[in-house]
Amino acid sequence: AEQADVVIVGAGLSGLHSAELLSALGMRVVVLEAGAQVGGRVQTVQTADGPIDVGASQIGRSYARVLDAVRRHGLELIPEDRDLLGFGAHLQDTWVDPADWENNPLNGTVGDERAINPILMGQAVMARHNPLKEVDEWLDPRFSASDISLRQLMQREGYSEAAIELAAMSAPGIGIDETSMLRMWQEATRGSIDRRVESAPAEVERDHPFGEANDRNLVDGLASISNIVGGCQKLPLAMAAKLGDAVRTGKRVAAIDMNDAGASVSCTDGSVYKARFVISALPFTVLRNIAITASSDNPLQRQAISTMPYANTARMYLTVEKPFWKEDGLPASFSSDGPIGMFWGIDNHTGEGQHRAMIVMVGKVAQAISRMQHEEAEAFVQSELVRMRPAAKGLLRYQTYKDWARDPNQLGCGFSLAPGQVNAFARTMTDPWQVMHFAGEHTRRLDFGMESAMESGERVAIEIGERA
Ligand SMILES: Cc1cc2nc3c(=O)[nH]c(=O)nc-3n(C[C@H](O)[C@H](O)[C@H](O)COP(=O)(O)OP(=O)(O)OC[C@H]3O[C@@H](n4cnc5c(N)ncnc54)[C@H](O)[C@@H]3O)c2cc1C
Repeated sequence: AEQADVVIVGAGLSGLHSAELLSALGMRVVVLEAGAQVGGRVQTVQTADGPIDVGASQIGRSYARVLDAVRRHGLELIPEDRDLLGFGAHLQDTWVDPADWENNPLNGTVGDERAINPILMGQAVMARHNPLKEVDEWLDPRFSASDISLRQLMQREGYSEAAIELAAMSAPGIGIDETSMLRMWQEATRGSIDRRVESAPAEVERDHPFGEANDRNLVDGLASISNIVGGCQKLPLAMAAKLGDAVRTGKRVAAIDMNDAGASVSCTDGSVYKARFVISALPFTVLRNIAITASSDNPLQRQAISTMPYANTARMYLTVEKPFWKEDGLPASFSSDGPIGMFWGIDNHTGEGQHRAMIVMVGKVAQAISRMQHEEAEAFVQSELVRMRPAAKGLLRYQTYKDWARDPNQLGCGFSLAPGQVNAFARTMTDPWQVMHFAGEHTRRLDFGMESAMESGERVAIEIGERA
């Protein structure tokens, strides 16, 4: 068996960042990555129309660690150019004008609910009742009574059934029943910090619940959202290149055996690595398939690993040869309660000619699509879009498609915490289990997105640095 001070399992941003920091402390690290490439949920696909980020791409202005790593590795940033074109709604197989929703006969909501844009219902309710002011308060036992679902919150606050139904359609990806409000508010509260940075407007007026847009407001040369020139995966690739032969790709970990003195990590190819410490930088969807044996058991940690739910996102990336929305007069982008979810038309800033677009499937829509084989899913979403908008026929050129639940190294796109799980284990689930430490975006305390992966990599490096 090869010997190291620390074996890190998973070469996403969290694993790579912990490796960078522990190496800087003089420790011998080995990073084991199941995939052929590093990066995990930061993945850039080369297409006929250039690189497309099928995972993370948006870097917020307050992503201190990500921005620092981008600079350290000599990468170049550009302001986000994925501005979404105006959103409409397609509900009960009918096109709906959100501006006149209040008077629409399909609107079954009551009182002041009637004026809420139907595709923003989930978002609006979440924002209205968010009691958190600071980014760490989601873990504060003072808020433990809010460890409930969005449906339970809406029932408690007296919303109509029709409003609850709309929220189920527009709840931001992770479901009206499946996710604790504390998990949702953690992200919302962290997001509001970004908007407080210097001259950024306090609240950006938006007509859609996803895809935060660049506000075109530069602060210290930085847009509110930036992208990496050439694709976001350049960052993990540069981090891994610097770590040299410490990073091993094609190494699928199958078993971790540990006691208080060290751990032995075995891969499916028969190779074994022994170390004083081990870091799991894996989503729990895949960690739960790894056999963990320990001289001292940790039932609460096992519960977290085996039960934490994950949401899915599936996206189809398209080139639109001509803006068909000019022909049918409907909004370029839309949210629907139908089987393809959302269509995002991306502004090319001329209004004419080719545009990029995405079909974005989240929540129940993504679950249904994930049950299909790749080609079947592709054909289905394209034909469904043309059924809804015949003017799009012949104008959609397929670029690439990614369904994160079908990626065997991910089995989902992002963690969730079910109602009751913040109180059950979220406060302590990042504590080390014997010599195993836990990194990954799902072990965040304060941050979100890529920055939370970096935050967790930093935390485990400090934990191990203090113990070594
Ligand atoms: C569609 C999508 C869009 C996103 N957009 C943004 C965005 O715009 N901005 C933003 O900030 N964040 C975004 N995110 C979130 C961001 O990508 C993640 O928070 C972050 O990349 C997670 O990093 P991680 O290290 O925690 O995990 P991962 O990136 O999941 O890394 C885990 C690694 O473990 C490896 N692995 C799995 N099983 C094994 C095994 N048995 N043995 C060894 N290795 C294994 C995997 O291959 C992977 O490389 C997005 C995510 C998705 C899915």
